[in-house]
Amino acid sequence: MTTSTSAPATAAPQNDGAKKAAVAARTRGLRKVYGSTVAVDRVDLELPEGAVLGMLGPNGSGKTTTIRMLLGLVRPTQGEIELLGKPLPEGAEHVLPHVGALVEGPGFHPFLSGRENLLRCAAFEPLLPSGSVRQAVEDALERVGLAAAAHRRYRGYSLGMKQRLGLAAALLVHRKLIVLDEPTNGLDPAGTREIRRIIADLHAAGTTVLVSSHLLSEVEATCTHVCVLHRGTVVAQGELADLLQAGGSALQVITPDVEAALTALRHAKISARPLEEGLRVELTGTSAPAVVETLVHAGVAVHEATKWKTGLEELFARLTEAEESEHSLSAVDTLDGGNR
Ligand SMILES: Nc1ncnc2c1ncn2[C@@H]1O[C@H](COP(=O)(O)OP(=O)(O)OP(=O)(O)O)[C@@H](O)[C@H]1O
Repeated sequence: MTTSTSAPATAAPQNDGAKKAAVAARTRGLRKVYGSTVAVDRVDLELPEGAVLGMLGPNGSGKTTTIRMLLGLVRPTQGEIELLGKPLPEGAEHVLPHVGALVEGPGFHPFLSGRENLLRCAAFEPLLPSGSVRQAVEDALERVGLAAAAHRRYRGYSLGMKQRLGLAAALLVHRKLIVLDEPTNGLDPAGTREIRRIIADLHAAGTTVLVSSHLLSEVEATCTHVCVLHRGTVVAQGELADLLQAGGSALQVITPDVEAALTALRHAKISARPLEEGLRVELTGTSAPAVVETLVHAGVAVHEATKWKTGLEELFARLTEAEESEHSLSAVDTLDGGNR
């Protein structure tokens, strides 16, 4: 298990060779300061090979800055980066052709068509033999659903189409790592589903994917791993399933006798709180059968008892609430797209 729920103040040295080989990207003590703004601080990111890692965080939490540093677009103030086994910036020339990226504001030419823009990008791909350029462009356009609009000028594209073209550029050649910064920005639900499918295809083909998102539901549906950033630091990272598991387990009990149930559980030293419907009972140091038995013994009618599944939204709220409750609530609202 690779889960950690707090950012260590100092980087733990990693001299385990076997572990190193299985990591597509790793940062140690990464820090970026812009004037008086600390955009990123003490970030120790681990991106296992073959993982789909969702980088989550509210606006301004440092996602884009971290991604830009990983791609060699921004120089860190401090810290180390290893990308596909090579240190940055020294190894950039060697590893970056194996990395496809969709980051904010790809530099496409407004007066050229989508296809012409992509042909220009393809011409600069060191891994693409010149005889394969046209086919690679058509394949990439097809893959992102832009083939029918490929003849149109870029400046007339919607935000979603621009995103798709950026993604097509990232997919021009087979990459070891694909980095997508907010890939569903500006996309309608169908476009969002397409991105989800493309990520799933990449994952199935063994490509490592790093994707940043505001959308907890998106990350929960597509990612194997999660890294949560808050105010520039990592507050949790690891396998999604492990993080959710570590979030603790609980029981939702539906009963018409909520007050009596809470009293009985308090006497049994079992932690519980009322919900809109029924109550939530923490299963720390107790079990579901023990809770039900306690309630039944106390004469409480138990209509239903269901294991509570910790969702990413709840986990995120808990991680950030610890620091500042008001701030974390607005953060969850932002992340969830107001979908609570
Ligand atoms: N070029 C820059 N100059 C000055 N400050 C910057 C620059 N880039 C980022 N910042 C600041 O660094 C912090 C982190 O920004 P960043 O864009 O990395 O966050 P983010 O999590 O990607 O946010 P969002 O979700 O809004 O894109 C913010 O306070 C931002 O204002």
